[in-house]
Amino acid sequence: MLSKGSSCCCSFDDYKLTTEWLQNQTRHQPKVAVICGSGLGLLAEAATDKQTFRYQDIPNFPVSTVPGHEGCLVFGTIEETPCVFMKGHFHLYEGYSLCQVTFPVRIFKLLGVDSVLVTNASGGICPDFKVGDIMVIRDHINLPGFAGQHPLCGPNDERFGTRFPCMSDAYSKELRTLALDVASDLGCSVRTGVYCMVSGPNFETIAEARMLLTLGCDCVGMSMVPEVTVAKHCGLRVLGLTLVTNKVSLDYSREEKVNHDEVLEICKMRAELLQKLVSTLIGRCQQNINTH
Ligand SMILES: O=P(O)(O)O[C@H]1O[C@H](CO)[C@@H](O)[C@H]1O
Ligand SMILES: Nc1nc2[nH]cnc2c(=O)[nH]1
Repeated sequence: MLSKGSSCCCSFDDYKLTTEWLQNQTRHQPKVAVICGSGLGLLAEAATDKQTFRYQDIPNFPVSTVPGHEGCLVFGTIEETPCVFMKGHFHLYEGYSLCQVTFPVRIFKLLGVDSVLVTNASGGICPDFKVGDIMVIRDHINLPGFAGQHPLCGPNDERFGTRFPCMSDAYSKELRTLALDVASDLGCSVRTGVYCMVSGPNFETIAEARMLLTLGCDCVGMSMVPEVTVAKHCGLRVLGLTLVTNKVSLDYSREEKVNHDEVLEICKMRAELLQKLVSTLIGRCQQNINTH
């Protein structure tokens, strides 16, 4: 496996080796993968019949280095749906290449997963958004991608997908509608909007935040877009949910300063609701596949 900071791609054999290792260790055959962002590992707790692997024990897997990212893969079942949860994911700012950041997504594909649910923490740019809001992601802006930091740069492996994938429908309309229905049934009001990825690790300057608002971003974070891009490239259905953990300052007179502890604190406060939303969604998501 490549070392941190390397910009080359993992080979098909690397993906195969990890997939076969997992298949030899577990009888679970997940259909849905959930990627849990900062402080959201609790989402896996709703699963039954769990089997857990630490990232450091899985061949080729990167390891989590950020507080709030536990660093383990949990297989389990939710409402009869076989699932796999990533308790913690990887970021460019940790020094990983985008190939490493997105490595698990192709493992999910090879394991037979058909839908990926990505959750994360973000800052609210849209002035209407409040701390604790949940946003169903309609679309994203890949700012590092504009600068050539893109997970699909390099030789294209047709076994995963096409050289020039369409991204205008990266987030499954069906799953977005389902998420809004489930939220409404649970009496939880959710937002819909555009997530922008920046590389981090610093939070935004006020000028940057104003620029993002002008660009049409509702929320900003440092993750998810590479995973979503690779998932869409290999034909997985994607749903993205982001938790607004702080309001991004757009005003020089605002005194509040954002920090990661505050981000984790809000995740803790909203994790139970998100867990209910995610597990109900997973149950219905599978019914939705079975009826199509
Ligand atoms: O996107 P996740 O990993 O959920 O977390 C978000 O919160 C962290 C900063 O507090 C960054 O990692 C940012 O991307
Ligand atoms: N870039 C960025 N990432 C975040 N993750 C959680 N909050 C924020 C934020 O305000 N900005």
